[in-house]
Order: sequence, then C-alpha cells, then structure tokens
Amino acid sequence: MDTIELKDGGLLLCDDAFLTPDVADRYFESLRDNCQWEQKPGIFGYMQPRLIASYGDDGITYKYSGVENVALPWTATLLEIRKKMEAVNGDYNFCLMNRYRSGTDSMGWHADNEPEMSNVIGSLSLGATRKFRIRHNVTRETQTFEVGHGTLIIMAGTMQDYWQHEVPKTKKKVGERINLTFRKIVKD
Ligand SMILES: O=C(O)CCC(=O)C(=O)O
Ligand SMILES: [Fe+2]
Repeated sequence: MDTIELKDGGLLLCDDAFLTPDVADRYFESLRDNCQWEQKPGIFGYMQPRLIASYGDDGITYKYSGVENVALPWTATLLEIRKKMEAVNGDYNFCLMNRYRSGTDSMGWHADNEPEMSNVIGSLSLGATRKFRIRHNVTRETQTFEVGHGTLIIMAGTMQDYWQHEVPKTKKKVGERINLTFRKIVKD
C-alpha cells in the first residue's frame, strides 16, 4: 500500500494489487450481470456519461442531482467486498457504483464533500485500466494514477476539501470498467 500525503492534509492510499486477478474477474462479472445499472440525468439535464447503481444499509438514502434516492439492499458479492475493504480501513454503509462502458464514458472534476458523508471513501476498480486524476483546488497541482483490475484507492484526511478528482475520457480503445466507492453516510 502506497501512502501519499497531499497538500493541506489530504491523504490518498493506493494498492494496485488489492485483489488477485481471478477474484477481481469474479467480482467484475457478478457486479456487471447482477446489479441494477441505470443512466441518470446530471446537471443541465444531460445524461451522465456512465451507468450507476447504489446499494447500502436498510434505510440509507442519498441525494443525486437534487433527487432523494433509496439505496438497494446489499448483494452477497457487495457484502463480501465491503468486508475486505473494511479490513483495510473505514466503516461503510453505502456504495455508489459507476460503470464506464468505453473510453467515452467518464466522470468530470468533482469532490465528494457532501456534509452528511464521512471523509473516508474506499474506491475499488475492476475491469479496464483508466486514469484517475486529482487536482488541488488552488494551486492546480495535478497527479495521475493508473487504476486497474483490483486497484484499491482510499481517499481520506481533508482530501475532499482541498482536492478534486476525475476519470477522464480516453481515445484509446478500452473495455468496460466498474468502480465501487464505499462511503459512510451519517444522518442527523
Ligand atoms: O470511477 C472512479 O474511479 C471515481 C468515482 C468517483 O469519483 C465517485 O463515484 O465519486
Ligand atoms: Fe468521486
């Protein structure tokens, strides 16, 4: 596990061999074939350039483009993955999944800094290798990571307050990628 200390107290942990390829294959296929994937509108009404699915503890809701959504109940595969993630760090009650069907699917610059969300986010990548970039809000310092089949990234510390992240589009011919971000939503 690499530990990267970022400016202003951000912390990024990275393990590019968190899962063995055979375990990662099993998870990828199970999640691709058994989760309720949908494409949702984002800001300005355009469809988001990727598919999403959300799972979590009973009663967990999350806001998406201004609409309150209810998380679906955990699947056996997601519970197995959550246990592995929590053995490293964190304590999660919600998982937002993103499915990038090709290089034209992407996620723009953003921070996951909603007040009801914990600062620790565990992010697991499966399938095609893509770039994951982070950028400091003020200095614009940028770092790029290659996230591949079985790569674990943990975003922690003050990272969401001072840094944004993105998964850029690529012109390279790439296969599908599934990313899972495990979070803890704290309701008052
Ligand atoms: O796909 C990724 O690696 C990033 C996903 C992400 O940033 C998010 O779900 O908030
Ligand atoms: Fe994010």
